[in-house]
Formats: sequence, C-alpha cells, structure tokens
Amino acid sequence: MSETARPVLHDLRDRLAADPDTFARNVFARLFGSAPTLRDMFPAHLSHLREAFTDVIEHVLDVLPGDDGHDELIELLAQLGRDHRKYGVTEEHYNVMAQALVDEAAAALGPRWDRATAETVAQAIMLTTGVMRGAAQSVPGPATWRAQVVQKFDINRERVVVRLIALDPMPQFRAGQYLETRIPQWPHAWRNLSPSIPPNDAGELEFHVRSVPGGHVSTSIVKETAPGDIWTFAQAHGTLQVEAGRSVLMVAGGTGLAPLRAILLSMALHADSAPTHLFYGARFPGELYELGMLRELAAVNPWLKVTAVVDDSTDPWWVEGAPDPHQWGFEVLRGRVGDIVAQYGDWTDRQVLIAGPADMITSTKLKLRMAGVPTDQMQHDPVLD
Ligand SMILES: NC(=O)C1=CN([C@@H]2O[C@H](COP(=O)(O)OP(=O)(O)OC[C@H]3O[C@@H](n4cnc5c(N)ncnc54)[C@H](O)[C@@H]3O)[C@@H](O)[C@H]2O)C=CC1
Repeated sequence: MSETARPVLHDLRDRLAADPDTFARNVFARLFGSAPTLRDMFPAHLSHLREAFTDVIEHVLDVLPGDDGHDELIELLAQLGRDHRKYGVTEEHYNVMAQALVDEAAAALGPRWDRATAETVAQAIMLTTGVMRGAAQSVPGPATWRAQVVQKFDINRERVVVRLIALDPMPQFRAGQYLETRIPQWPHAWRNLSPSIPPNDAGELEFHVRSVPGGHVSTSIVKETAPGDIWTFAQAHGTLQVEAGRSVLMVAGGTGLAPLRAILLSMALHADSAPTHLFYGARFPGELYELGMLRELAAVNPWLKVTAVVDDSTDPWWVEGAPDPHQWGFEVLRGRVGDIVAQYGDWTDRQVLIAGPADMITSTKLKLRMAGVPTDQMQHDPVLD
C-alpha cells in the first residue's frame, strides 16, 4: 500500500476502536438493509459475531498499511474465507459486505472522506474480501457434509455418547482433530466437537458430550438429540498429533478425553507405538466412565499405561451407583489432574498432549512448565471457553 494509506487506515482503525460495537451494528444494519435475506444466515444474537468482526477489521487496518505481518494476515483472512463457506456465502454477499464496510467507513471518517481516502479504504476492503473469496473458491469439495445419529446413550445425567453414520463422503481429517458441527435444534450455531474415534471408511463418528452450564447446544445434545437427527459438519481443525518414535504423555480432563481416545485408538492400529502414559482426570470416581474401555485397550497394547485421577475420593449422592473405578486395576490418585501429573515423574523428554476444560489445560501447562517441560513440547486445542 502507498505511504499515504497508513494515516488514513490507522485513523479509521482508531475511530473504530473507540466504539467498535456501534461500527459493527451500523455495518450489519447496512448489510441487512441492502440484502434482507442475509439476516437468515446469521444467529439470533449477534454480539459475539460483532466482536469477532470488529477484531478482524481492526487487525486488517492495523497490519495492512504496515511493513510486517502481511503473510500471517493473508493466512488469517484465507482461513476466514474457508470458514465462511459453511454459511453459504456467495460472491454477491462479499460485494454487499464490501459496500456496507465502505459506506460505514465513509460515515466514520466524516469530513476526512474525499476521493483519495475513499480509494484507499476501498482498496483495503477489496483486498480483504478478495483474499477471503479466493481462499473459499480454492477449497475442493462441498462446504459441508452430513451424518445421521444412529445411537445415543447416557453416561450419566449430564453426559452422553452420540454415534452417527456419515450420509455424504467424509472429508479427510486426522484422529485428534475437531469438527465444526451444527445440530438441527440450533440451525445457526456451529460448535467444535472432537470425535472420540478415528475417522474410518465406514463413516462412523462418535462424540462424548457434557451439557455445559449455559451451553444451549451441548444441553440440546444431551437432552434432545435422538436417532434419526441429521448433523451437519464443515471443516476439521486442530493440530493434536503424536510424532512417531517419541514417548508420549497425555493428560485428559473429563470429556476432554475424546480426542486423546481417538489418537490412542489410531495408535493401537500400529504395532510399534511409543510408550504412552495417559492421566485421566475426573471430579469423582464415578465419573471415570471410560476406564473400562481403557482397560481393554491397555490389555492388548503394552505401550499404554493409564493413571486415573479424581478431585474427590467419594462420589456425591447424584453420582452414586456408578462402577467403582478400582475394579479396572489402574491406580486411582487424588488431586487435580494437572498437579498430580506434574509431581508424578520426569516428563521433560515427552511429547505432551492435553485436552479438557480450558482452566484445566491452562493450569496443567503451567504445572508442567514449572516441572521443566518446555512449552513447545506441549500441544492442546485452542483454549476457547
Ligand atoms: N479438544 C479438547 O481439548 C476438548 C475439550 N473438551 C472440554 O473438556 C471439558 C470437559 O468437561 P468435564 O467433562 O465437565 O470436565 P470436569 O469439569 O469434570 O473436569 C475434569 C477434570 O478437569 C479438572 N479440572 C476441572 N476444572 C479445573 C480447573 N479449573 N483447574 C484445574 N483442573 C480442572 C478436574 O480436576 C478433573 O480432573 C469441556 O469444557 C469441554 O469443552 C471436550 C472435548 C475435547
């Protein structure tokens, strides 16, 4: 961009940053004003979206006229373009959005808006939407694919297992990745769910879901999902994976076990998997619902060792009746899973994979770092909640 672009775009960035919500509200009002049918593509509540939207625009206005960070910006926009395929965004939608942005930028810049300013802003916006559009067009195959629920059963009152069979060809993804998922009860909401089994030719999928307090989608899955429901999937994300030939430490919290379980099942397909120690944490003994399955896996895969960890050693009344975890023959320790794992041994040469609640990931990382494990040896999915 030309030297004169920087002050214009940075001025716009500062005006936007002063009141991002109004900027976003106005852009969306312009967008829905010129193409009312677009409103149906968006969720009922737009506050999160407005926030994410202004974050991106601010970032573009910050980086684009500068000297650094262009490659990362292009990659970010390309990823956004690929992400937007699942909403059914078309060429025309990009044009309408670009016009709404230009018009709102004109309003925000007020008396500063002249021909040169308009050209600079339009160029920045065209570049942004152009990268998104180009990336979306370059992805082969359809934007979404479907699978049908064939079985659902309760693990306990707030956790379920859901099994599905793909109705469309399943795109390639790796064990340990998570999938953008939409359920029929919430047609505008996409959530990331980690399959608990590796992708396979039969198109089988399995998810372990806990109804998160205040989580509409997870609560609907636990309470309302039924065989016959059709779920829609879009892209696979996530970088959790095991590098062959190096010992592994896995730390799972609750249903965070799912992606690690999928990786363990795919490791079990190879005869020479590296020594792997899984720490499986739950709040109560009765919530260690996967120990039976892990017992079977460890019995035929001598490279796998499992340690169970519970916050409390006795079950509260609402968990009572669950099987005693000691029957599976694994050690069951008491404490926070991150604390226990860090005190347990020397993990400095291990590749470490962590999955579970956001706070558990953060605290486990911290404890392991304090125990000498380099951060770049630890993997986890983005900590979002
Ligand atoms: N790819 C991933 O990382 C995945 C993450 N999840 C997430 O895992 C979570 C599972 O929830 P639940 O089964 O209810 O787990 P939970 O609340 O029952 O906790 C399980 C374990 O995490 C530890 N933990 C919980 N909160 C902690 C904190 N603040 N600090 C330190 N340790 C803590 C507990 O001590 C226990 O060992 C959900 O938030 C879900 O979104 C689920 C699937 C995949």
